Amino acid sequence: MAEAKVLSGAGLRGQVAGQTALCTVGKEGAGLTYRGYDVRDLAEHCCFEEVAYLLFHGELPNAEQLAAYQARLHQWRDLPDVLKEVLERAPSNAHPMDVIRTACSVMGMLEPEQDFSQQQDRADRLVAMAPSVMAYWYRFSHGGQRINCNSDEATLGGHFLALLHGRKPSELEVKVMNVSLILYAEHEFNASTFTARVCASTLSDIYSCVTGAVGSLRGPLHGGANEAAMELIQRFNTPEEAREGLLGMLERKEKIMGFGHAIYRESDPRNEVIKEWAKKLADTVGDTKLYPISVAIDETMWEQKKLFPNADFYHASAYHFMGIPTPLFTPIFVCSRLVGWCSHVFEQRANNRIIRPSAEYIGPEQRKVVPIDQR
Ligand SMILES: CC(=O)SCCNC(=O)CCNC(=O)[C@H](O)C(C)(C)COP(=O)(O)OP(=O)(O)OC[C@H]1O[C@@H](n2cnc3c(N)ncnc32)[C@H](O)[C@@H]1OP(=O)(O)O
Ligand SMILES: O=C([O-])CC(=O)C(=O)O
Repeated sequence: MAEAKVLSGAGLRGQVAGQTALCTVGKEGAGLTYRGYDVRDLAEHCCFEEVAYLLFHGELPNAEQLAAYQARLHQWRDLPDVLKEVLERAPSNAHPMDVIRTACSVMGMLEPEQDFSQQQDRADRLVAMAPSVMAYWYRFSHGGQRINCNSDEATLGGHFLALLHGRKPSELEVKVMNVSLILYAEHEFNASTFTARVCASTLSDIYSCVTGAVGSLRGPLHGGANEAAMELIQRFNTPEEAREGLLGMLERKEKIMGFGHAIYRESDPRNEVIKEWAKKLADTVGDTKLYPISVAIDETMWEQKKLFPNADFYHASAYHFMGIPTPLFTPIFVCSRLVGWCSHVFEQRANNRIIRPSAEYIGPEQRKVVPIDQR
């Protein structure tokens, strides 16, 4: 009989791997705060740029500081010509996460971080341009259009939708994009952020930290789950079919993407927020299928496994209702989490010791090499 998988302690779970002043996750089994503010409060009252400023600088901006920060990001939305050429050469069937990872890496050559005094400029540049990268590549590879990477949208969330769809987004769409970018911005020592911190601890440059983090975020156990959740929801035609299908999947011990969490035990506080906005969007677009199917999956998971939707699950239908193609879901997560990654890189650099844990050795005893002609 196969040995049961040992979960306790595996995946570094429960071990404190460093300090942060950026964020608390699941302190009492639930709850998420950025620099002391509840994420639900931030999502209700702020735009994404306010939250980016908070994470980078420690305090919420006043109106003047926010205007200056938005103007700073505005000037950096456009892409260098060389990067546009690279994006034009990327295959149309490339995964957009490969595209954005490559774009981060290319920027490391075009506008390198020569010393750490440039870190805030480089971080803001990446945050400002990431939505343009995705929209430029998508519109060129899927319609041959070389779009203008500037828009007069005040927020990066609105800017992304304007570039992607070639039209002014509605107020509701802009609000939901801002909420989404806020919810995804930061999450303590998750896998992709930890990747960035490990890289930063070698005193590497910020582009290397971020490029590695994109690779970690891509996996379906992490950010890739929002795409996988969409694929799951679209498999079914009715809530009843979804329930039946889920029961079969659970019996076959399949993983249901968009459910469960490494830290939260009761619920993911981001879920209640994005679920509410997904419902508003469903009502606005007249959806009678995807949202009810999502709810049926949600209810079945709780009833059968006591597993709750994480941040990714209702993001799937929310993005879909805004006409965003599924492969762009995880890259939007990148556009937001860039802020968290870069904030952690700064924090690591400010009090650094190279991250180098030890391993428990479980290989063969020491032995002698047998010369090759005797093996
Ligand atoms: C924004 C984000 O990155 S949120 C996370 C997004 N990821 C997903 O939605 C992927 C689906 N979920 C999962 O795979 C997991 O719940 C993770 C990766 C998020 C957390 O993993 P862990 O910390 O190991 O979870 P936990 O200890 O609670 O679960 C252990 C067992 O519960 C069960 N379980 C947990 N989540 C699920 C799920 N979504 N579907 C089915 N069973 C599950 C499994 O039996 C799992 O053991 P296994 O990994 O050997 O199959
Ligand atoms: O914290 C985690 O393990 C995953 C997560 O929810 C996130 O990164 O937003």
